Amino acid sequence: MTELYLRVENLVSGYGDLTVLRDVALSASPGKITVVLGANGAGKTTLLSTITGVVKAQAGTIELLGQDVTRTPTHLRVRQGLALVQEGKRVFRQRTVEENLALGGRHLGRRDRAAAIEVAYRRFPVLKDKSRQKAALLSGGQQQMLAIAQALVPEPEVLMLDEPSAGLAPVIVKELLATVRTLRDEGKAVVLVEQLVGEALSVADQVLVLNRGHVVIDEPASAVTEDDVRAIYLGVGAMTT
Ligand SMILES: Nc1ncnc2c1ncn2[C@@H]1O[C@H](COP(=O)(O)OP(=O)(O)OP(=O)(O)O)[C@@H](O)[C@H]1O
Repeated sequence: MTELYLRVENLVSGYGDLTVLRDVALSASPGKITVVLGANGAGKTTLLSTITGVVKAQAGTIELLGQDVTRTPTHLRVRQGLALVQEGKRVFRQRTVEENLALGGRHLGRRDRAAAIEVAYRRFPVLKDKSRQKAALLSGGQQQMLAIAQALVPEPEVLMLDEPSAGLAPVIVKELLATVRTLRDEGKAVVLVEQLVGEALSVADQVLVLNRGHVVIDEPASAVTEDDVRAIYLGVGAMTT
């Protein structure tokens, strides 16, 4: 059996009386990119928020590295190896690049944190060049790199990215996807939520498509075409149960 870093089963989740996700399953394995697609409002962000624990699961289970974390507080899930780069550039703009990275490792000891920041600079040399600059002065693509680098400081096994390409120029999106591939090749289990269907499929190992909170496709990337996904967005694809 393939080793799973993240296993979500029968997940039901939403906000108060509003149920958004119904019976959702997702898994992520080391060295693989699981791409999550779906039209606006399909429930992609809700899925990531429930996996982190910011939104409470109403039913179902979430396992991280073999441990049931369904009722574990968010900060402990993070310590157990989960990271989320939220949609939008979640860097502290008035802090320097290095201060942002240090925040990513605030629960580490001083030495470990310093070592982790060095790893971040090796991964993203441009951040080393700008280590003392305020994050606000970075380009949009560099801010997204910083957000990813910050999430990687504790060396999570599972890295989830919510629409990292949003607002970035196509050439920067290419660079970003190359980075995501590198992280996959380092052995991270990556969960990538994207609006850019073609680009996302080009890096995917496994593809999950949500439609109104249901999983309508969960297949290896080789079995899914852009047309399959677009048909679902247009409401003519696989029927929900
Ligand atoms: N904090 C919230 N409170 C109440 N309803 C919410 C909240 N966040 C999202 N929703 C609703 O949950 C549903 C799914 O939203 P979600 O953001 O998960 O979709 P999405 O697939 O990520 O869409 P998008 O691509 O537009 O971000 C939508 O109907 C949305 O209005």
